[in-house]
Amino acid sequence: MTPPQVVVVMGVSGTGKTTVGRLLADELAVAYAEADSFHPPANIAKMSAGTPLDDADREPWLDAIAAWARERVEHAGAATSSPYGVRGVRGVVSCSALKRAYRDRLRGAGPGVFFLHLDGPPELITERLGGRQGHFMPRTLLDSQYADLQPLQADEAGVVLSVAEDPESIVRKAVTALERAAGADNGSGQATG
Ligand SMILES: Nc1ncnc2c1ncn2[C@@H]1O[C@H](COP(=O)(O)OP(=O)(O)OP(=O)(O)O)[C@@H](O)[C@H]1O
Ligand SMILES: O=C(O)[C@H](O)[C@@H](O)[C@H](O)[C@H](O)CO
Repeated sequence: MTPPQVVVVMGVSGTGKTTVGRLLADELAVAYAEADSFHPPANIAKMSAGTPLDDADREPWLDAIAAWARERVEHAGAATSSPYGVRGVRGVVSCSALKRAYRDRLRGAGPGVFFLHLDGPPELITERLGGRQGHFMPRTLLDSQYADLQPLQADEAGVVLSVAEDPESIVRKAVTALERAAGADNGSGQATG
């Protein structure tokens, strides 16, 4: 199994993809990207108006993110200064990646795409979204996010992490899972956090 090279922090809106993704990228001293920066204005306008995106809206967006990920790996400089055993990681991107077909598109970036699925119950995520100010994504779209969500499967390189703890604790578990995957000898790349 290829050690993790690009980490995708996935999950429904409000699970903390941006919060955890930024912290993790800082901890690993690698590049960070927020998937929303790859949306065309039409997608942002659609969500802001309370309409869920569909597959056609998301496919070019996912391809742009995959291109970013491929660039990280293909033009990787010297190993990062990360103090952890995850020196192969070259970037972190926060992206909902709700469906397996979406993750397949992102895996097109190369063999080392590793998913951190931030998982939490709707009532907790609703509460988190209620505390967030000034973001375009309406809470009313949370149901559609769960409806589209196809949880990470056991054959997909990645780990499912509960969001019922503080961001720093989640990042520590993510680093442990990445180190395990980097040294995985069972070929599955699966870790449990
Ligand atoms: N582990 C956590 N514990 C408590 N609050 C959190 C945690 N993670 C994120 N938050 C808070 O929850 C809200 C949503 O977090 P964030 O914007 O990172 O989620 P997201 O998954 O990126 O959302 P979206 O997909 O809509 O961009 C924010 O107000 C953030 O400060
Ligand atoms: O796939 C989608 O439905 C969208 O990309 C959402 O994930 C939003 O981008 C995000 O929740 C807002 O930041």
